[in-house]
Amino acid sequence: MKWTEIEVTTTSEVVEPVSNILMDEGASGVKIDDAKDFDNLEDGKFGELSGYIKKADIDHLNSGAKITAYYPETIFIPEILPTIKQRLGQLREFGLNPGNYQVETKEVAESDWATAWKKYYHPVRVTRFLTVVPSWEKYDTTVTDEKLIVLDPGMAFGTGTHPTTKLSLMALETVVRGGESMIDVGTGSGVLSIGAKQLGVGDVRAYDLDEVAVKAAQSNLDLNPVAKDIQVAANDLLNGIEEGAQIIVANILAEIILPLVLQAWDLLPENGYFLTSGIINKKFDEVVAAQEKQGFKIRQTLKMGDWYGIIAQKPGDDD
Ligand SMILES: C[S@@+](CC[C@H](N)C(=O)[O-])C[C@H]1O[C@@H](n2cnc3c(N)ncnc32)[C@H](O)[C@@H]1O
Repeated sequence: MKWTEIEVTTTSEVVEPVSNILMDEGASGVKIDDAKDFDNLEDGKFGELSGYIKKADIDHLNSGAKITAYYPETIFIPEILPTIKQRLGQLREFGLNPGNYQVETKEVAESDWATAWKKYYHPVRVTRFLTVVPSWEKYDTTVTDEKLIVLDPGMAFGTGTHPTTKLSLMALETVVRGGESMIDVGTGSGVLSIGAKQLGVGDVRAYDLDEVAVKAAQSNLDLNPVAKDIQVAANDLLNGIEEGAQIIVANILAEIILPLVLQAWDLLPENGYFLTSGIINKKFDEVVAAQEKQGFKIRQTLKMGDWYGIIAQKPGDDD
């Protein structure tokens, strides 16, 4: 999984609104380096990590602030960059002073991403029944029947906060009745497999092309007792998979869903569900057409921002 960072150098005054703009455009997290945070820091104190602090030893800005936002490869940067710049330009209309701000785009160094997003990652109730909880936060359920997905996504995609993940969890909540078998294609952090188990799905197999994701998914399955019998392995789409399932879920880019349509058709029984997400609005018609051409019935489409999810079903005798 490749990540891109967008770095905005600006004034301390606009750290919050700039962070919000960057998150609105699909960032999975932001890192903030704000000179103001260091103004009151005194040498010789014990800091957050119980270490002895010497101001001069900490690499930080002496004036202004730098906000770095991290975007997964599902976000097409040339598409969001003009909107970000336009919204930064509008800050003055709200009486805020972003100074002579600068915007830079870079590929992410893995070590930065692995921890940076944690600041903006908190428990989030994604659906009626499912709440995603970072593994380092304590959380007590707030409503009856609320089920938790405990996660430390590390370098894998799937904090549960991205619209494409939310749409997938919503689709699962719509179709699951309990006891079904399921395959999760492109499991990332394992979030959908764990969510499915919490909704009552029976046997789950999870696959990802990326070995880093497979490892992250396994660690997350270990954090969730309900998910302990899920099988996770490296695999390219459903190549070589012969055992079918009643539900196949995939939150992957539209281009990658297209070759999956035939594979899913072959592995699903009549009335089996094919749940897809990760579909940006301009690819939606193409993905619907490919699924209908294959014979799937589109039962429901879900939309959040620029993203679509599709609940498709292999028809049975009644159709
Ligand atoms: C958008 S993320 C979804 C992660 C998680 N399922 C979620 O819903 O948040 C897509 C995942 O698909 C994986 N992937 C991409 N191409 C794949 C392929 N050909 N076969 C299997 N997995 C793939 C990526 O490594 C990534 O982890």
